[in-house]
Amino acid sequence: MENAARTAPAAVIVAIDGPSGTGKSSTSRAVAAKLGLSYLDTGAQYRAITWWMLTNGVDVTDAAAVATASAKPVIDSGTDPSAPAITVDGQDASGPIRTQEVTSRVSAVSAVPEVRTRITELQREIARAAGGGIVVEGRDIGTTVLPGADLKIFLTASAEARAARRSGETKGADVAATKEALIKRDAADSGRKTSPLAKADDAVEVDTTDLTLDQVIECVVTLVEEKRAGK
Ligand SMILES: Nc1ncnc2c1ncn2[C@@H]1O[C@H](COP(=O)(O)OP(=O)(O)O)[C@@H](O)[C@H]1O
Ligand SMILES: Nc1ccn([C@H]2C[C@H](O)[C@@H](COP(=O)(O)OP(=O)(O)O)O2)c(=O)n1
Repeated sequence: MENAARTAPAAVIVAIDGPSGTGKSSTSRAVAAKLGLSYLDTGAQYRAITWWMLTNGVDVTDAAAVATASAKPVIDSGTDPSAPAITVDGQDASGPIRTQEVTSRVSAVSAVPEVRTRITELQREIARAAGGGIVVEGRDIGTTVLPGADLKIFLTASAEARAARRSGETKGADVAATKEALIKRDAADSGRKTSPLAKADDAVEVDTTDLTLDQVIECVVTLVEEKRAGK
């Protein structure tokens, strides 16, 4: 027993924030898988609530209507980094939440304070329940959701690199239009009143513009291991 206590790695909470296309999801999933941690994609939760609003006839430009409806959908997130999953009212939402329509509406819905309160509670519950530690990625994890996280990382990259990465995911995508849409979404996410996209004062900033994904993963794994070793 004494031995197990000495050798078992401490549960660690890692917050990874940053704008779209900086590599949050890919990095977080890989780091969690390598280190045996749980994983939570909080952007997927905001996308899921947005998708529910759109499919249930809620006018997403009407903040009061969004606030009133915000308690209704039942959102369930998986935390296995090798099989990310999300359901809304029991229905698999992993495909529909990635559509262009959801992407273009998600910033408006996620700016509504009642939506943030609801989703933040869900996120804290999931982090509390993850006994072995968790990597949580989003926009306000280090500043608002889990300000006591053991390690906070803020990923950045140039708008050009981010647009090139995002367009690489879609055949025939227009890089200039993708870049414009990214910049618009960053501005909305950084400019909202309630818990905007921001770097926590104690976060480690990693500029991924000239790094490969493997280099970013290695860098974050090293930071987590150092934290666990008490360095
Ligand atoms: N350092 C990197 N270099 C090149 N491509 C990357 C890098 N990091 C991520 N990508 C790719 O960029 C795209 C967006 O990455 P993703 O992890 O979804 O970013 P985010 O979650 O920050 O929006 C994915 O196709 C991913 O494979
Ligand atoms: N913690 C979070 C995570 C995402 N959001 C909002 C703002 C983002 O534009 C959307 C979508 O986030 P997501 O991480 O899926 O976006 P990308 O895949 O990086 O483009 O959700 C948020 O407000 N707070």
